[in-house]
Order: sequence, then C-alpha cells, then structure tokens
Amino acid sequence: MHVQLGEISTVVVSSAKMAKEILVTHHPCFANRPENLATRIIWYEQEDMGFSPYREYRKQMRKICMMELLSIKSVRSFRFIRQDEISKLVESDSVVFFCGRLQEVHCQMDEVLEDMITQHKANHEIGRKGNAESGDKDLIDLLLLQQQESGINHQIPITTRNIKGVILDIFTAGTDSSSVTTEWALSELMRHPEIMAKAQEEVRQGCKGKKTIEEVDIQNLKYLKMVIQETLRLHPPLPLIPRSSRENREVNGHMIPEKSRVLVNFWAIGRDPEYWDDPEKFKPERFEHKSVDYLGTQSEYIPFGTGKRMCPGVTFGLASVELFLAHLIYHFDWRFPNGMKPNDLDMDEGFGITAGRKTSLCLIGIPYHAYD
Ligand code: HEM
Repeated sequence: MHVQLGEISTVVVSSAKMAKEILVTHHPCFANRPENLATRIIWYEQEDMGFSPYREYRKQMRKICMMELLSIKSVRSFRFIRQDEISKLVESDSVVFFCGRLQEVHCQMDEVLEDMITQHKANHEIGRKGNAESGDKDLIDLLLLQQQESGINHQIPITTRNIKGVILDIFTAGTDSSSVTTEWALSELMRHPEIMAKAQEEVRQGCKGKKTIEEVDIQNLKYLKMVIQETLRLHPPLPLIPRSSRENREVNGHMIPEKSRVLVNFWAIGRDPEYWDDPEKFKPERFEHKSVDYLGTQSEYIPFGTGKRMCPGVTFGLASVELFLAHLIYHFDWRFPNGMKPNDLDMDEGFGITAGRKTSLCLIGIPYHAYD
C-alpha cells in the first residue's frame, strides 16, 4: 500500500512474502531508518545505533553491542540485576510516566546520562589509583572500555555522544518493549482464565517452594514461553517495523523511490489467515508444534524484525519478559476491580513509539505465598 504523507512517500508492507523481500532479499537498500525531528533531537542527531544510517559506524557499533553488551554471556551476567529489580517490584507499587517537549526532554535525559558517565569515569579513576574496583562491570563500564580502545580495536572513534545514544537506545528500545509485552501478556491471561490457570499451575509447580524464581527455572516453563510467543504475535510492541530506502528499487514489479518510508506491518502479518489458523484468537497451544527461533527465518513471525537490522536485544528482551511475567503470576492471584468481567477488558492499542495498551491495565493483585 502506498500512502503519500505530505512530502513523504510511505509504503506499508503487510504480507510475509513482501516483508521478506524488503528486509532480507533487498537488504541493504532498505537498511536505513526514517528520520524525523524526534530522532534527530532526542537521539543525538542519530549518532546512536538504532536510528543511525546504514554505514561503517553503525556496523561497528552494532558489532560492539552484540558482542559486549547484548551477547548471551552479558545478558546472563546481568541476571542478578533483573532479579533484584523484579523482587523490588513485586514488593512495591510503582508508577512511571513520561511527557513533555522534545528539547526539554532531551536536555533532561542528557543531564542524567552525563552524570552517569562522569560517575563511572570517576570510579574508573579510583580503581586505577589502586582502590578496589567495586563488583562487575555494567553497560556503561563496558561502553567506556570500548571507547578507550577506539583507535586500537575500532576504525571509527567512539565519542561520548555515541555512548549516550547507545545507552538511550537500550533504555528506550529495551525497557518499553519488554514492559509493553508483559502488560499485553497479563491482559490476555486475564481475558482467558483457563489459560491463566494453566500458566499459573506450570509456574507454581515448576518453582514450588521457591521464594524467588531464577532464570534457570524459566527454561522448563514451556507453556509460559508459548504464552509470550502468542502475545508477541497478536501484540507486537513494534507493530510497524520502520525502514527507509537508500536508493530507487523495484520490488516485485513496484518501484519504491529513494528515501521512501517503508513500514513492515507485522501486526497485520501476525494476523494473516494465510498463515494463522483462527488468527484473532489467543491460543498459545498453536506454538506447541511450531518451532520459533526469533531470528526471522519464518517471515510470518518476525516480532523482532529480521535481517541485518533486526533487534539485537532478543535475548535480553525475552529474559526480562519471561522473568517478569513468571514472577507476576507466581506471587499473585489477579482479579478485576469493580465487578469487571474478562470480556469487558479494553484491548485497543494506544498511540506511541511502542504499541502499548490504550487504557492502563488496572488489576487487584492478591499475594499468593507459594513458598510457605
Ligand atoms: C520484547 C522485547 C523486544 C521486542 C519485541 C523488540 C522488537 C524490535 C524490532 C521489531 C526492532 C526493529 C527490527 C528491524 O528493523 O528489523 C527492534 C530494533 C532494536 N531493538 Fe528491540 N525489541 C525488544 C527488546 C529490546 C531490548 C531488550 C533491547 C536492548 C537492550 C533492544 C534494542 C533494540 C535496538 C538497539 C534496535 C535497533 C537495531 C538497529 O537498528 O540496528 N530491543 N526491536
């Protein structure tokens, strides 16, 4: 589908076959991200990783992120932080909100990032002067280390703006997508009490007697994983995968001009009756005999995108959602307030970078002491 949005030629791709053409066959022609005011102001003139144009700097930064920050080994090494944060969450109420004008938001975030970097540099200095270094390295330590090695290991120097951009990528792309997915999964479980009962039974039996669920316990929770797979099919947090064309390109007989905005509509692909039986129904069992590798090899299932620009945070994202959801249904029985029924729950998406719920999910959590 072609839509002319003012001066911007926009192509929306809503079939698995065409998605493969755009994201794989004709990569790298469609490897750029669309530019706009928000990406320029907030993401340091796109000097980050997620929005930077497809050129040498981006390849280098992605390689560093994949090897040093988001590799299976790094994701595992941060498991204590995840568990600690989730334990704090199940013990407290928390509300997070974000608003405001672009420049104002940018300045506030920049100040926070600058403070974090200065603090880390000061800690390195103390470490160098002979005092003991405290604990393991976190994401900022790893990025600063890569910066020090610029010129030795990397062709393109890594600037402090690049580091800030990448931290911002990880905060924004990494936190919202995971929390949105967890919220949709809990919403679907509330709409389907029989599925909630099955998932809860699996978690409570599998982790019986434990005060805290650990990531190793998650490996055996097959049904929970299917619930998440089905949630990502029906409610991908990034329903429109944004790309932009770097040159004129003919794809399946259609000429797509240079600098067109190309949106791969995974929301529609995930509901395409050509691939999905009873597509609108939330049915985790459909994944019982369908192997999912999340690498985009089946173009009808690409919640993390595919090709060279696919999400580098798959392992991190899944680890967070699995642990978070498992804790929520292990430690609490959930009820609707005010006599609400499962079918009364509004399942519309709201407007935003990620497609979260239009209305907040308000539930009553009744603590369940599975470990007494
Ligand atoms: C449920 C969780 C998540 C989902 C569903 C998700 C989905 C996606 C999708 C669809 C894309 C676009 C891919 C493409 O253009 O082909 C993307 C890009 C990206 N994601 Fe994720 N993501 C998740 C979690 C994370 C996490 C935890 C991180 C980092 C810690 C992360 C970092 C990024 C970055 C940096 C990009 C841009 C990559 C690039 O342009 O090279 N994501 N994600």
